[in-house]
Amino acid sequence: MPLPALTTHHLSKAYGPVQAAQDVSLTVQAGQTLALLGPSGCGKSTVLRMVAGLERPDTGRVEVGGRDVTALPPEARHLGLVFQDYALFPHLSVLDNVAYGPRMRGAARAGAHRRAQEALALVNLPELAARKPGQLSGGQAQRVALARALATNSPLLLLDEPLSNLDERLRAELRGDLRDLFTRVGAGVLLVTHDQREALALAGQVAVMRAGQLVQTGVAREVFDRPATAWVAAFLGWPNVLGRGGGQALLVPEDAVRLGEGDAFSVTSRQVTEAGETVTVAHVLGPLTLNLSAREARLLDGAGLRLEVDEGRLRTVADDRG
Ligand SMILES: Nc1ncnc2c1ncn2[C@@H]1O[C@H](COP(=O)(O)OP(=O)(O)OP(=O)(O)O)[C@@H](O)[C@H]1O
Repeated sequence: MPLPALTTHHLSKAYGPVQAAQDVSLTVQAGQTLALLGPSGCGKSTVLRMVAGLERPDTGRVEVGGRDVTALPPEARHLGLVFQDYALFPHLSVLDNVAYGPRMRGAARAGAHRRAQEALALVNLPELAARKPGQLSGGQAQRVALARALATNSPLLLLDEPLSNLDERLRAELRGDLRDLFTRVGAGVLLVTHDQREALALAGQVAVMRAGQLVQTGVAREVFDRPATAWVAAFLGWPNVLGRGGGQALLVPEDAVRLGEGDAFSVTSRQVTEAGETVTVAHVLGPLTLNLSAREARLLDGAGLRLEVDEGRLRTVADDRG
């Protein structure tokens, strides 16, 4: 087994009274993308910045490709960084921006330019090499920043909300491109996002963070399908996390509900959506929120809806929503 691209061991960091990260241990294998996911202020950027060397951990260790880099400055860590505030150099051409990493690592000009051309080809922008950053669209600049990270040939890429400044259309387009790109490049990728859809689209693994701590880590699909606690389920967008009292909650997966069969329950609220309707039903288990397609919405009968819940699909978890 090759060495992991990244391992963090028990990383902690406090800013005065705020414990921004606490005992964060995670691993990113080579060729794997891990999304660090959590609400605003939970400490995602703090972890990324400690890995990058932009922030000193109070305790803990960072290893990149098996090498302890905890005491090294950012430029000695050999990472590819795409940060929101990690702007391109405005006075350099796109090509020179992308060639900057290899140049800093001692590559001759011609070699660095060749590497930069390859990286620009990877992000589908070879024709823009001579432009200045000010002559690029937001999406193009984002791709150039990515090419600059790829050109470093680093075993580990760090991306902080890489699609956050883009509109929805570009975001969707780049999402698909990025996934292919990560697969082709074979580096480990640590990605920070607060967008669940983005995490699922880009990453094979996710680590969910809450108030400085990792609360669930694993294969992305499995974490989304089997949240460990009520808080994780609610954060991941599960519509039906029903408090049970006694510190427990019942998780009702959307596909455990069969419509048009069983008893009729009264509908307490209806809201028309783009896809159909979102309704709340007063079920014996508790109020169930259901996202109905336009076709399913036709099953609504006055103020009632017949449905059956497959009880075998329900899970009881700790209710840690507090
Ligand atoms: N330089 C700093 N000085 C003081 N407090 C800080 C500093 N940087 C971050 N914090 C605090 O540490 C906590 C974690 O912040 P961090 O930026 O890591 O969160 P985040 O999950 O990346 O948030 P977002 O998704 O909003 O970017 C927050 O409470 C934040 O206010």
